[in-house]
Amino acid sequence: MSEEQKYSDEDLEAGRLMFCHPWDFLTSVTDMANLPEAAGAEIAFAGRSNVGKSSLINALTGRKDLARTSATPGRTQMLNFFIAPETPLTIVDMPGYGYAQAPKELVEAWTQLVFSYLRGRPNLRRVILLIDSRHGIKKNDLEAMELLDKAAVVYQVVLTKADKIKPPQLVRLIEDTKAILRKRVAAHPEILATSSEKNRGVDELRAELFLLATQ
Ligand SMILES: Nc1nc2c(ncn2[C@@H]2O[C@H](COP(=O)(O)OP(=O)(O)OP(=O)(O)O)[C@@H](O)[C@H]2O)c(=O)[nH]1
Ligand SMILES: [Mg+2]
Repeated sequence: MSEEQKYSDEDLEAGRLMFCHPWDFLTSVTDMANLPEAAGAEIAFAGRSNVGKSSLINALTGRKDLARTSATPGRTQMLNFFIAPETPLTIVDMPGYGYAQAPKELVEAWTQLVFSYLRGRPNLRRVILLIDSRHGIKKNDLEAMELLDKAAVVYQVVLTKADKIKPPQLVRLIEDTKAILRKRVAAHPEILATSSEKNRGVDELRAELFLLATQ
């Protein structure tokens, strides 16, 4: 019945274990020259401002204040790197896009930094593209997909704030989103629905990240 991806108990357990380690902030960068050394597998989280990127990273790592969250959109303006000892994975919190009040120069700097990072990062395995369940895919999400298709980086849609909509709406949203993704070059076909607030889909995303980091 559900359109969401399923994982084996072993993968769910391995995913949980990977996030039992003490996750910590490594560095923030605003330009390519200061990127940390490319080691292990990197997964970047992208999405519109306020979509819940930082909240989801906190939910995954079980650390409430690891990535800063805020009710004010446009808070994360840099690439923020998170690591944990004995794990092959680095998580990157990308600056949110589509923030209406952002000055033009900031938007240009964002696009340039993000595109250079997407094109030039050898260990970037996938971008997790977060979409707010209440809004679905918007024009600027399609623009972000365009950028990702051009950069030839595989991206996977993860719905956030699933607690905010009713189950039948969520089923329809998943179907509609999959139809859009089928037309995209670099899109991963599977979708995950999550809620950082209700801890929904978090173990499944941990399993997915485990599989990506160890494949
Ligand atoms: N109901 C609900 N609210 C959420 C959820 N995740 C995040 N939020 C709220 O959404 C707002 C934005 O969350 P953030 O995690 O700061 O979003 P962000 O994508 O990191 O935002 P920027 O860094 O500004 O791009 C906050 O008020 C969160 O409390 C969720 O799963 N459910
Ligand atoms: Mg943020």
